[in-house]
Amino acid sequence: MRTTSASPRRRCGTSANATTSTKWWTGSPGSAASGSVCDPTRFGQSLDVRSPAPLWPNPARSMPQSPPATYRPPQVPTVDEVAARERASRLASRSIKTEAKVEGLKRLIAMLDLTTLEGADTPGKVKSLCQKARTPDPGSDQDHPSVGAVCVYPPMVPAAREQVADADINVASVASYFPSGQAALEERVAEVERVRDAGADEIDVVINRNAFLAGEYERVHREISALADASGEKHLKVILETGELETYDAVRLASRIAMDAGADFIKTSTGKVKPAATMPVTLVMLEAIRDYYRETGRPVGMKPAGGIRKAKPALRYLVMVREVLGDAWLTPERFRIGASSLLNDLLLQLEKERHGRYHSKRYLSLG
Ligand SMILES: O=C[C@H](O)COP(=O)(O)O
Repeated sequence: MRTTSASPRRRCGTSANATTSTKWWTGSPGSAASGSVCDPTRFGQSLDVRSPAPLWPNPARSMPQSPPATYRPPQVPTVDEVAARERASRLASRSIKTEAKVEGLKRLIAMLDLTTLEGADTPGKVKSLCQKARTPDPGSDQDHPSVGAVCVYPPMVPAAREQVADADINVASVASYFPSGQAALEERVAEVERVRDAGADEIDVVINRNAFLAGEYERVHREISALADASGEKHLKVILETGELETYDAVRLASRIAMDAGADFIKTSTGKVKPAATMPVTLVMLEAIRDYYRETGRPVGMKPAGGIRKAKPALRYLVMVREVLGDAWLTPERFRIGASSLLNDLLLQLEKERHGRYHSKRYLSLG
């Protein structure tokens, strides 16, 4: 497991893989209040992330373990869909200088949840994935960071745990009947407990979209709270499956409910439903995180996932995170990208930045 000198768990600002930096791109970090796609007058003060509160222990978890008898989500700002798309598109067109690009590509490796979620997964395939996670590019003379985590199905957790035992890499498991979430709450809770006990450091659970779309927000909150309790001190990522939520307003509301229920991260998608991660949806979720942080002081992480296969769009996500939340979120403790096939392009683009061209042999050697 990835460790720090102070604790076997990761803490904010302690990662050796990523340091905060102010040389990243132009524009003031965390300045999204002026360009919010929601009503920016709701909060009077600007986001201050200079001394971020630690992500762990999660203050929401130190509250009484049983959720309030009746939960009603607070009023959340209405999302201007056109503005969200335009702003995402503006951010996507920002140019990134070479030096910042190299730094960004390296950070993206450290922030990657290297994923295999296939019916045909085997311990052997997970072993190869873990080797790739430990040494992303064995043929390179350059030092690359290891990835943030490997993400697998529950039965593969022991194999992944064994493979990364002595490495600074977390094991993430999906749970709660991923990807559909279609099972009784007790069964979903039991699965979270199983992967927790099998050695997962991070647990990615899906929300009950059926209940959410029926307007049963109290039930969605109660269920996520139960999954959060079951995950204990493990790091809980709550997947909204935004491709099924129909509107940006729904994404915004689901983000809030998940955070209120104790999510350590909110995550866009399972990768099994289209559309998966998109820039506008990610922007809406980042703004929800920003506003929640302003209101509660609790930082929540963000994980876009699904369909992110190339370095260029991945870099755009980093630009957006910095713009909305600032440098304090540019760490594996607060930002991840979930992807099964992004890593090789990150490595190839790093090589191109270093040598000014691709080496054709490298395409073949990157397994
Ligand atoms: O959580 C991660 C996703 O399942 C990965 O999706 P992907 O295979 O489209 O990269």
